[in-house]
Amino acid sequence: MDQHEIDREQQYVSMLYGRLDTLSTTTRQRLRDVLRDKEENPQELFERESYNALYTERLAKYIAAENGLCFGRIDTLEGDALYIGRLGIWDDDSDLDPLLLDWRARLARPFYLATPASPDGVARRRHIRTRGRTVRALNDEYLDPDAVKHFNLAESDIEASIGGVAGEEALLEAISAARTGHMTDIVSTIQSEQDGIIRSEHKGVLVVQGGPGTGKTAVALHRAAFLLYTFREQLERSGVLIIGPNETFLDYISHVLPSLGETGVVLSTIGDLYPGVNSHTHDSHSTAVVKGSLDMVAVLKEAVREWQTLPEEPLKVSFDTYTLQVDKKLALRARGRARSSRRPHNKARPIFISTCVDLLVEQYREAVSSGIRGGDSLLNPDDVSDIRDELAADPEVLGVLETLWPILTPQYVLTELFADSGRLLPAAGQLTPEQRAALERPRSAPFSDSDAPLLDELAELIGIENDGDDEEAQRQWEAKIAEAQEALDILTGSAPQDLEDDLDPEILMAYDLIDAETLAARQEHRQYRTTAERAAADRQWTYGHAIIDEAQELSDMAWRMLMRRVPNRWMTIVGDPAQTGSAAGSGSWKRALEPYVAQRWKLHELTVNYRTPAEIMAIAKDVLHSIDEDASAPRSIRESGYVPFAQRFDQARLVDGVNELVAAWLAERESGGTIAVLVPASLCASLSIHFADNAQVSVLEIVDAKGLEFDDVILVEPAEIVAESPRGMSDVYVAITRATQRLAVLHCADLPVGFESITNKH
Ligand SMILES: Nc1ncnc2c1ncn2[C@@H]1O[C@H](COP(=O)(O)OP(=O)(O)OP(=O)(O)O)[C@@H](O)[C@H]1O
Repeated sequence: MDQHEIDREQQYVSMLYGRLDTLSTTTRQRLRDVLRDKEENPQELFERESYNALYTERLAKYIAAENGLCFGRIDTLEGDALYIGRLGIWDDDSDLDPLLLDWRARLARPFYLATPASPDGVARRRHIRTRGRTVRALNDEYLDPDAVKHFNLAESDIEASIGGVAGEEALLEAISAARTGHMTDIVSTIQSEQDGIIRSEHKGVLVVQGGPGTGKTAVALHRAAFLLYTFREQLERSGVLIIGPNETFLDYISHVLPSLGETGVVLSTIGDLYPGVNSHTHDSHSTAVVKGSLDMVAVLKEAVREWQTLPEEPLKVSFDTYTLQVDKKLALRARGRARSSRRPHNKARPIFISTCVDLLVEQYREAVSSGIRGGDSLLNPDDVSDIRDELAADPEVLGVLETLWPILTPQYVLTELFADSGRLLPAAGQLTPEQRAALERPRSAPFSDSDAPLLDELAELIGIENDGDDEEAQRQWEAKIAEAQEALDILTGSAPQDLEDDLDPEILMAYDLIDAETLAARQEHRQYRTTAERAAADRQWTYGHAIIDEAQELSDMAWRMLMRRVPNRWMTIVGDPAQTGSAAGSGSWKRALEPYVAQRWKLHELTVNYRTPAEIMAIAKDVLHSIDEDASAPRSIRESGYVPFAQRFDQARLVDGVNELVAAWLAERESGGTIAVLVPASLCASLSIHFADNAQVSVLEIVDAKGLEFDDVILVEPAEIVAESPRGMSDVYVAITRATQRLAVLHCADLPVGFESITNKH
């Protein structure tokens, strides 16, 4: 590339960084001023908080944009040049001329979509590759055959760069780079099939399906950033939920959205979605299958009803000088009334208690009047009312009624259900003895990840609120909105005067574009917690959008819990049925989704594998076909030059073999890079200790390697992985497709089917 051209782009890029610095400095200064302000009344507090939020968010975006601020340029057929980058920067003198277009803006789209066959008004696409603030390379693609006259080029130059070859250079560089252990954004090299999904404005369920390495996770995260940009007001308030398969995966993807300037999302596993209970252990396959089945809905319903009991023998309570009785008939009437209210258990309890008390008052009246003619008239309505109040507050009465309709918590009900066969048998009568046995466990056992959907189901059946009294929370919230509205009215009234004092239109925006509810929410958000923090702590929080990654793993019960969190059903669901490892996985999108959205979901498929080199995919394809003859594996877009191999060891030598190979591969790497040793569960602990101190090496079971990638993968004893799980071959497929460079299979037992073509090393 012509150095002169690089210098010209350097000038432009330096100018953009100069603008970014000015924006950061001004925002920092404003933030400092706002924080120094002493608010004296609610109006000033609201004003301060709204500016505080505004400037803090802006500053975070400017900081995030530092790396790779500008990465592209398109020259239109009309001769205009548009620069594309991580955020929009506008000309100081003209709001209409963008110096830099946010990659999510509509105008930036041709950068990702234009092809020679469909140039979309673009004559040239240029990838600007920078390191720090320095431009180090330019890659041009000419999309218009008349480029000669547009750009004054030799015909041969154009031929060499027509058809997207130059764009592939940037892509190849990105996908061949050594991995750091954290996913990076792909904003400068999004491919057109991915762009269509990222920018889809479909407001229902979008399923993104594709083989390993096709960029499903990357696309889902960029879609979150796009939606937050396009539907900011709506999503900022309600939040975006991202579900991943495990903690390691969430950590792996956690840097992508902040690098795109977006932070307001909740990242969670299914196990963590029930607040306050960390359900991180995994159940055995057979237990997970039973817990994930929709049969559990009826089991849990019955388990709660089993706590609504009738006394075998009448329960006696002394009141005044009389003995009253809570017998089966009385309890049955009260229980019938409480149940027919159709309220959840804890919410129906007051009806049960109040009906029991009414019936006890009746008994008392009868006792008082028995034997006395006209005895009834001994009690006037005020007396009856007093007696009712006294009975309702009587500890003995309440103690007796508590045994018949206790206050429950989901944790308690689930623990008792699984620990007490006397509870499990009547509640789970429709399950087979084997299924019931799979559910049994001691009281001391921790909750597992497949318990979270059950706890959530129980919370619905029991009627658990988050913050105590709902009505009180609602009342406080309305008061807060009213206060915010008052503050806004005052601010808006004083706007013209403020404008004269300070001619900055951005300052006006803060209260021109905000409504009272948002202001109240921001106020709460600043004073207490962020939207994401509040959402994560609130079981009943409903999100504006949810992204479910590795969704093929979700059980029917997990889907049920998720759907409660997203009542508007605006979701991006990402997965690959061929990689399903969980025996409890729903099995098909249709089966998982139709109960909630019928046929109203759209499927998009991704077909190109950006991770796994062709040499490894050749083996992965055979493994995939051993699972499903008709399945199609994604096409790799590069070769690594490394031939995957298998090496057989005696049992006693296997661990040494792994150690030696890791040492050899680490020695070959000059800097950085990651190695995964993927193992059967039975070997995980014993192998982990060998690499505990080496951050470059991870020893993982397959369930914990889901969605991750590493430069090199050593797969240990695949036959054992197959034996450990009903979907063991899918686990093997997942394992070998984690590598971006090298794959070795070390084993003692015979290799499973699918590895016939691998090179054997002796
Ligand atoms: N357009 C792109 N430009 C650069 N890198 C890309 C692009 N698309 C995907 N990648 C990279 O390819 C790798 C695989 O992507 P990703 O993890 O999103 O795939 P996946 O489909 O979720 O895989 P799996 O199903 O195996 O978990 C990542 O390193 C990602 O950054």
